[in-house]
Amino acid sequence: MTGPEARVAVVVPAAGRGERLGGGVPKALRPLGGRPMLVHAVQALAAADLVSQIVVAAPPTLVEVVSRLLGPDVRVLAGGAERVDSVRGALRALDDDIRVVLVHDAARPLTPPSLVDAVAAAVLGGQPAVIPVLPVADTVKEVDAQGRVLRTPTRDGLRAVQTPQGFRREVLEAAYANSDDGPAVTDDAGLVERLGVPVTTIPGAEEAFKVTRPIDLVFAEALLARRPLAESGRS
Ligand SMILES: Nc1ccn([C@@H]2O[C@H](COP(=O)(O)OP(=O)(O)OP(=O)(O)O)[C@@H](O)[C@H]2O)c(=O)n1
Ligand SMILES: C[C@](O)(CO)[C@H](O)COP(=O)(O)O
Repeated sequence: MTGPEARVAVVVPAAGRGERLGGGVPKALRPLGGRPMLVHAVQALAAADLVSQIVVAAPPTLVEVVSRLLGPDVRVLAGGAERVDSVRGALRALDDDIRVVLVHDAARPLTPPSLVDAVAAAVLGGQPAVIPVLPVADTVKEVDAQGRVLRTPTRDGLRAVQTPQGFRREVLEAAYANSDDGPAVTDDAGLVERLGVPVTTIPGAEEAFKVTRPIDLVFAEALLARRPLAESGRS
């Protein structure tokens, strides 16, 4: 059962290599405003009112380093080869009494705590699965392997999906128990959809964008520099 009093945890996949970003450092540890991206992400989660546990999946060789960086209140374990493996492992480290689980990319360091609380509140309010989305700004084409356009889906029904994505714990665990079946999916809600469980959307936040390519880091630095000192973590 979920209800307003249920405990909420966030699983943070942070074990990616960041190949598209480059730079020779695992992406979660790449500095942003002088501190690792992961630290920004975890601070935003810790600032959310509804979050009571945070579990981080770190690059396997850096578990101790990340653990020292994040302090004793955050559980850190080794991530896996793919994002799904990192999330699956972290789910096993949740406290027994956690009823709602959010999954949040370390690569979205400027996500506002208000978005974290909005996702958690929607699940606590009774939705089994909730994802933040934004309208798609560009026209999207489906193309073949040669780059020839196959079709142009109407944009009205398309949304770009962010994290945190929130779930009732039993729903996410069932989805991950099934995660080897069927084609690969790129987000957690994709696994839940396979179960036939309804997934609800709520408005996302522009600042919750994912740092994927070098230009995203330029945007993130610029946005961070505009934040008031108290919010930015700089002192
Ligand atoms: N084996 C993996 C791969 C990804 N992630 C995490 O999943 C999130 C979203 O992934 P993405 O932005 O694709 O990160 P990378 O996999 O690091 O990027 P790339 O594909 O460019 O290597 C990131 O916080 C990343 O650290 C993870 O925990 N374990
Ligand atoms: C989960 C995600 O951030 C939702 O947009 C995204 O799908 C992660 O994708 P990636 O392939 O790991 O970049």
